[in-house]
Order: sequence, then C-alpha cells, then structure tokens
Amino acid sequence: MLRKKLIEFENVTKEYKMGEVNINALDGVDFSILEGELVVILGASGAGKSTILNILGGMDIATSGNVLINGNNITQYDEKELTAFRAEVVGFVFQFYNLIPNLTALENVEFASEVCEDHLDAREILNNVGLDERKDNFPSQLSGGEQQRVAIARAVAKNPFLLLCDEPTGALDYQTSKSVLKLLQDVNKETQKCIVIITHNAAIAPIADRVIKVKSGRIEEVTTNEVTQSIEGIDW
Ligand SMILES: Nc1ncnc2c1ncn2[C@@H]1O[C@H](COP(=O)(O)OP(=O)(O)OP(=O)(O)O)[C@@H](O)[C@H]1O
Repeated sequence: MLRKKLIEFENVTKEYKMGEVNINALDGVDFSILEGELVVILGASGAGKSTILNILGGMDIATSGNVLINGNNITQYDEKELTAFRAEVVGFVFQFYNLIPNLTALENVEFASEVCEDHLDAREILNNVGLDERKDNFPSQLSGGEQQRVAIARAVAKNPFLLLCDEPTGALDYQTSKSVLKLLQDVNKETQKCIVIITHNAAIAPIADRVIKVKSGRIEEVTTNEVTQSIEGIDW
C-alpha cells in the first residue's frame, strides 16, 4: 500500500538573534514523513533536533520555508490556528513528563484530552499502558517510568494525528527506557499513528521506519528501514 506524505519540511530555516549574533539553528532543512511511520531523529547536542520538533508541533515558528502537515502549511497559521493545531492535531511527550502535580494520573489524561473532539476514553488508555491500578495516584506517587506512561497515555488519548516525543527516555534507566520505547512501538503498530522520537541514542535507530540524522542545523542523512526491529532485540 502506498502511504501518503503526512509531513513535509521544505527548506526550513530557524534563526535566533542573540544581540549582535545570529544563530542558525536550522539551515535549510528538507525531509518528508509518511503516514503511520515511526521516525527517529538523531543528532548530537545542539544539532537542531528540538528546534525541528518544536516547529513541527506548532510551538515555534520557522524563520523561512514551508512546513506542510497533511497538506496544510502551518507556517501560514495565525496564533489562533496554531493553538487549535497544538491542542487537536499533535500529542507531546517530554523528557520530564510535564504532568500536573495536583491531578491524579486519570485526571491528567482527562484534562488534556477532553477538550479534543475525537478524544479516546482516558481509563481505557491508562489500562492499555498498564496503569489500571495506578490511575488514582498523583505523579509524585509514581516512578519515572510510570509518569512517562501517564504522559504517553495523555498524548494518545487526545487521538492526535501525530505524536512528538522529545527525548522521552532521557530521564529513565535502561530497562525502563526499553519498556517506554516498547510502548511507543506498540502504540504505533496498534493505532498506525505517526510517532516522531528525538534521541541521542543511535542504537535505537533500527526500531524506526525512517531515521533522520541532523548535524549543525542541516539534514545529514535520511534512511528508511524496510524491516524494523523490536526494541526487545536491541541492546546498548
Ligand atoms: N531560544 C533560543 N535562543 C537562542 N538559541 C537557541 C534557542 N533555542 C535553541 N538555540 C540554539 O539552536 C541550536 C539548536 O538547538 P536545539 O535545542 O534544537 O538542539 P538539539 O539537537 O535539540 O540539542 P539537545 O540534544 O542538546 O537538546 C543550538 O545551537 C542552540 O543553542
């Protein structure tokens, strides 16, 4: 089956002005991502990975170039359209979970998803990520891995087009990192949602359909894996 292009970056630049100095965080970035793909973005610190993800998620605006999501050029969006895009179209997973401390796991998932028209059932999604018994716990009562599962459930329950994960295992130990990546791989397989994961860890590239390597604000290489590997078979 021929998959449709879901995301296109066309000659995207991002310039930060720091007083007299210009920093070219992105310097003409082109790539595409197809529907349903699991994508890994790799690169050294400062390469521009988070800048790409933030622009992709409508949290930051490109200086020039086009960013097409499902054919819509989000660089043309006004503030209101960007807010709706962030709320409805994308789900975010961050390194430090960003849960609301005084809401339970279930309330965290409900709070984020209920504003979305096509949202999924929060309890069911928490079940699916293995947190049925912990849904009434507050974030401080959960381990890092459990909190990240809540954050993934929160993003999935919105039923977004696209899940964006910025170093989702950056704060987790080896085994917990593996189980969180396994969860993301399972979500991708079961829901066919496009998932983009930023990582420093080149060892996990074989789990992805597409691997985008970023270096000094440019795309160094894009590769596709005809056959992807399960995270369980990868060690680092
Ligand atoms: N708000 C900002 N103001 C000025 N410079 C910035 C800003 N955000 C990012 N940069 C610069 O842009 C470049 C790319 O940063 P980015 O955060 O995208 O890198 P990264 O690949 O995600 O790095 P890391 O893996 O360390 O998170 C870096 O040189 C960074 O210092």
